[in-house]
Amino acid sequence: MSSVLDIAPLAPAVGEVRGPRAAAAVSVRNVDLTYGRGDKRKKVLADLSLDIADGEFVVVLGASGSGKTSLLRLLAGYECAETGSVEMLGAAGGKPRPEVGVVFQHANLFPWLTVRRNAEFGLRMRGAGKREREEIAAEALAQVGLSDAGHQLPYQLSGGMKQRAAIARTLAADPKIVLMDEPFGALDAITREHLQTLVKSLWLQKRRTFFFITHDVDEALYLGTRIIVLNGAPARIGTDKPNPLSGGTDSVSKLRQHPDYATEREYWLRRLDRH
Ligand SMILES: Nc1ncnc2c1ncn2[C@@H]1O[C@H](COP(=O)(O)OP(=O)(O)OP(=O)(O)O)[C@@H](O)[C@H]1O
Repeated sequence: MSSVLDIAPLAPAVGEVRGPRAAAAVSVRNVDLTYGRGDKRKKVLADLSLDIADGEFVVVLGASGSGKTSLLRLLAGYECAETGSVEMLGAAGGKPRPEVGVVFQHANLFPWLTVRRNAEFGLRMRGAGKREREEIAAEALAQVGLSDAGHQLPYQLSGGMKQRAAIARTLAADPKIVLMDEPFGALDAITREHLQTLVKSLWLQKRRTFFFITHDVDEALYLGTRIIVLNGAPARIGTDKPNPLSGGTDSVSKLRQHPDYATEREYWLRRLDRH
């Protein structure tokens, strides 16, 4: 039985040269993504290529409407590229798959299921037995600090608890790639910082591949091993660099005391300003 606490091999450190056999978790090649037809046709992504190696934590920044969610939806298999190709874990993309977990800004928990049942959902879909489901869901809920809330229904939870439950549901399904679309965007500053620390510690434990969208440069500098900015309309990848501040900080507040923090922050804010 797989465990949510298994420790996976370490991802290459930032800046480390990857060998030719480094596994590509995500491979996007020359993709165009267009919405609508006729007069309403709108190209959102143009000739976009992106490789993400196994175990990277990629944070995506970009102005509102720049195409971040569209790119995430493409990776999740909710949208299909008009041209070009998407490969997830070496297989053709284009459809949702259990190895790819998604967490949105608003935790879309099943309102009629308890927190525990929500956490068990992916396992149930996979055909896991009752005992396995219960054990893995309990472990996932413990990881996000919700052991005592398993019996509650989503409407009884605070916003932060809902996001924790959504993260637990994703973790319990043990995805190899986790896609997160502004998961903390609607939370207060303190809850947000707790959850940022939680996500970072989960990544450090398991080194799954993360693709994480945010508007918050501090969040990007705290979480990402690599930061990407989408610019232009249709969007392209304007900047794509390793994050030199990755590692070594245990909260966003501590990160702000780093001697290079102000320079890095300014750098990314300027990149965001390019349309
Ligand atoms: N289903 C859709 N049909 C038509 N246009 C869409 C659809 N979804 C998104 N768009 C358009 O595509 C563009 C990119 O939207 P997208 O949500 O990907 O941007 P974003 O960078 O995630 O924005 P935000 O930061 O505000 O969430 C926007 O102009 C949006 O209006």
